[in-house]
Amino acid sequence: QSNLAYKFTHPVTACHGHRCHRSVIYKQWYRTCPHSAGRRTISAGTKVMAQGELPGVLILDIGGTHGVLEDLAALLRKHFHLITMKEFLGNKEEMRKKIQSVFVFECRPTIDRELLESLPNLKVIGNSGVGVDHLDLKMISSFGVKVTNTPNAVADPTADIGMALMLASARRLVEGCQIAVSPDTKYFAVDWLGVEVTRATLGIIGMGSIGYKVAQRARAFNMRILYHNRNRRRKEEEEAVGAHYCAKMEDLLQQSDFVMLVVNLTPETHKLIGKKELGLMKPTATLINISRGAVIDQDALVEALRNKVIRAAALDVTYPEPLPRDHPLLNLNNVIITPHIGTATVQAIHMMAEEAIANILAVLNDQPIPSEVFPK
Ligand SMILES: O=CC(=O)O
Repeated sequence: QSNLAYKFTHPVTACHGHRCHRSVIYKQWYRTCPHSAGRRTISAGTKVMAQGELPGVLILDIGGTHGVLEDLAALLRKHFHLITMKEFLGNKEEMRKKIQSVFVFECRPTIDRELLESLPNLKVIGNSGVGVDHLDLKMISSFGVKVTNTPNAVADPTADIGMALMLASARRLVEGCQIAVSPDTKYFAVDWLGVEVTRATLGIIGMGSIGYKVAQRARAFNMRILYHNRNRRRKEEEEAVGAHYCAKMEDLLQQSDFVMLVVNLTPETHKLIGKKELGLMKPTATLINISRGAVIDQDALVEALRNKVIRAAALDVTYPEPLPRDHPLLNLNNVIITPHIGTATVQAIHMMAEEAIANILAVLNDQPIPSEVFPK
């Protein structure tokens, strides 16, 4: 038990929605949990015993020290004694004992055994972002360290990127931009035309909070929505967005004009979409990936795009990131690629940081943890 307690900024509420027993952070701009009607306050307000030193947080890979990232550092400094990796490496002995938490900015840096061994007082790793496939959860947990993530802050911006990629690929936006800057190009040929998203069938693979947000948006485009997920959503949730459950992913692949991947990367979803699955898709269909690159067998995707097994792909994620310059995916005109920008908005990175801070403070204060991630 910590002898310090820190200002707890957000009321914490527990969600009693169907199959959702997590606690969620509730703040006006967190339209977080789909089961909003079931919120119940378990502890609200402020717990302050701001005596003594602020707990040390080691921040990994916060990038530059200006603009928006400097804002983030300022946000962290309100609650923590902030120690950058550079400072840590420069003065390991002094810093070691101070550090009770690690703030991971985005999903790039990983945490190895050596770092964990060097932090005897570490209690929590607060990942800013939802995917934790870059962290070895079992190994971290063997050190008695908790891991948290930020599913609420990422849902809207990531769903927006899914829609943006779907629309851009359907209407050949990137090629259109290129044509506009070289006005001599002849383009108004039938083989240049795009396809419509409105009234098309969208298959969502992975109907967590991001998938559900995609469905909400797709409904405004009068799309027919199919989804495949480990667990079926509640009937009211399906009805609210007009989504139909496909128990078999194959059925969804065969019927969809657009297939969007929104699953977590786990051993079960690694290369979930390979040659066989691409072969089941319509030749007019588009594959969109906003989850993790390794959910697709990329070699099989290159073959499918070359041979027009599917119409196109739109990817916010690849492996590796970025792709090497000579990667075949970069030379196909029926693929668009963005550099993992699902949460790259001013608002999202602040909300992710706030959500991560609330998680870390909850652990340090022995409060219910809004979003803890457990090893399988
Ligand atoms: O990729 C982004 C995230 O995991 O939040």
